[in-house]
Amino acid sequence: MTQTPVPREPDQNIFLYDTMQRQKVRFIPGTPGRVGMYLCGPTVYSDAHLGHAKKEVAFDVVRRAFLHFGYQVRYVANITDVGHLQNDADDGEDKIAKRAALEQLEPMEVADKYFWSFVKDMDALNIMKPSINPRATGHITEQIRLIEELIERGHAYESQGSVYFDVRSWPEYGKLSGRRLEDQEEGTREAVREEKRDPRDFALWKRAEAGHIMRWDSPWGVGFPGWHIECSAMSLKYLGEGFDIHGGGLDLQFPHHEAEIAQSEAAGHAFARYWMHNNMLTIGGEKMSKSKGNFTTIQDVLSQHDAMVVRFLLVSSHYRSVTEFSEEAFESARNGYRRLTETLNELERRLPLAPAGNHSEVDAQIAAQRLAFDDALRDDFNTPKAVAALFGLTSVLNRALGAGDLPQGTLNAAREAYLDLGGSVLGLFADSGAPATGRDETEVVGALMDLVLKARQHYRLSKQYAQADELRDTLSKVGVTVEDTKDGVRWKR
Ligand SMILES: Nc1ncnc2c1ncn2[C@@H]1O[C@H](COP(=O)(O)OP(=O)(O)OP(=O)(O)O)[C@@H](O)[C@H]1O
Ligand SMILES: [Zn+2]
Repeated sequence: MTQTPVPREPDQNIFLYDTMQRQKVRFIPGTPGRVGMYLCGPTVYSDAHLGHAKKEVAFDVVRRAFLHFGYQVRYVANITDVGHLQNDADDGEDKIAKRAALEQLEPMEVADKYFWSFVKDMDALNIMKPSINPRATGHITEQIRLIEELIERGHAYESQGSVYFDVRSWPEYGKLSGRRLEDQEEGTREAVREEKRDPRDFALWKRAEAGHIMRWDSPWGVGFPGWHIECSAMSLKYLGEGFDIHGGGLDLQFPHHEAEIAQSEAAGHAFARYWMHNNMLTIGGEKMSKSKGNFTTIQDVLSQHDAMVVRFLLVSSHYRSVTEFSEEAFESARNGYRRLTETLNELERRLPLAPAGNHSEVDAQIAAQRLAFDDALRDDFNTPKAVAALFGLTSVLNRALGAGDLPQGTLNAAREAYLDLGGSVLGLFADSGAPATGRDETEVVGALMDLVLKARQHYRLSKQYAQADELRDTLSKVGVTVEDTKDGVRWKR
């Protein structure tokens, strides 16, 4: 029987690493008991890759942890469907428009196609849906208004139909990334530089050239918004002045987040009070990225691996650590995840038959692992330590289950600890609360393996050894080993 969780007082002892203050600090919400979070989402011009999954899972766990600790969370994650130009710079082609030309689609068709693909990936990875999922093209008015405020205050200027932020008018520009103005690159092409007062000024609004499809009327003529302004406009609109947490990947600190802060504060708005950045998922030591082409899409990964194993892999490293993508990492995630689910399955198998009562010693050990789990999360959402507590719980239970029958009260407490911590907080058991590698899949795999081994036996008997070996090698590539023993053929995953 599942008990309804007792509502808890919001926990006051949550510490997070604030990129702006460069240290771990106690989290104090702007409004008691509530958390407002904004996360920079994807630019929807291609399928999401595993790097995006790392970021989404990281912040999904932060959100789930706040819920666990008794907070209400408003989670705003945007979708960039205009204004993100090649090389993240402020000239060049719009990433979405470029893709539209390539696929012979309307830009909005491209954005929708990849938006829905993103939603499907996020659902598979058991990421909670954002409270609000605003799109840049739906907030052009708000962006224009913010640009007007900046011009009125003397921090932005119009030049030939485009509007730029005047970085020299805002000495704090650079405070998040620690870059001093004089060290910043002067990246832009000559023609655009001539429009700017300073080459480091960044675009708030761009004049649309003749062939540019995505265009809107504005006080400065027909054009489109710069990439950074959407996040300022939408986060302030939905979370309000001085909202709690702004998140995103480390790679966005400069220029994107730096620009967001400057343009919001220079317009007179209090911006995010805490900044959280996830580190990168790498491949061969390099950031996995769409534009570099070194990516594996989430769909590809999910065709090879159980979604919950992928999620387990991602939560097993800390959000501020690099996660290197490799087959070995999947292998060990698969094993680790199986250890958890096997014990949970065993608990569920024994529950209906168990005698009433409690085993106080095991109850105390379960409670201790729960505390360790919570402590880990309070310490900057330390998921590897939280996972270690789940393994601690697993060891306690395996020992106790091995020693004999456990009473129902204790089995229930253990099951609830798994579903609460592993399920609700780390999101590892999909929303049904049932482990993803439950009995059904085991039955299907068992039946398929019987078939494959029969075929292998047939090849061997008819001396078609190459085919028999090929079957075995293919199985070993997906982590299934086949052994010939004196009692017959055995296989294991
Ligand atoms: N390899 C990665 N690891 C972790 N987070 C990532 C990774 N790649 C992108 N992100 C994060 O995902 C969000 C969306 O990024 P974006 O759409 O720019 O992806 P990208 O692959 O870097 O694309 P591009 O190469 O076109 O810049 C950002 O917050 C970014 O930090
Ligand atoms: Zn953003």
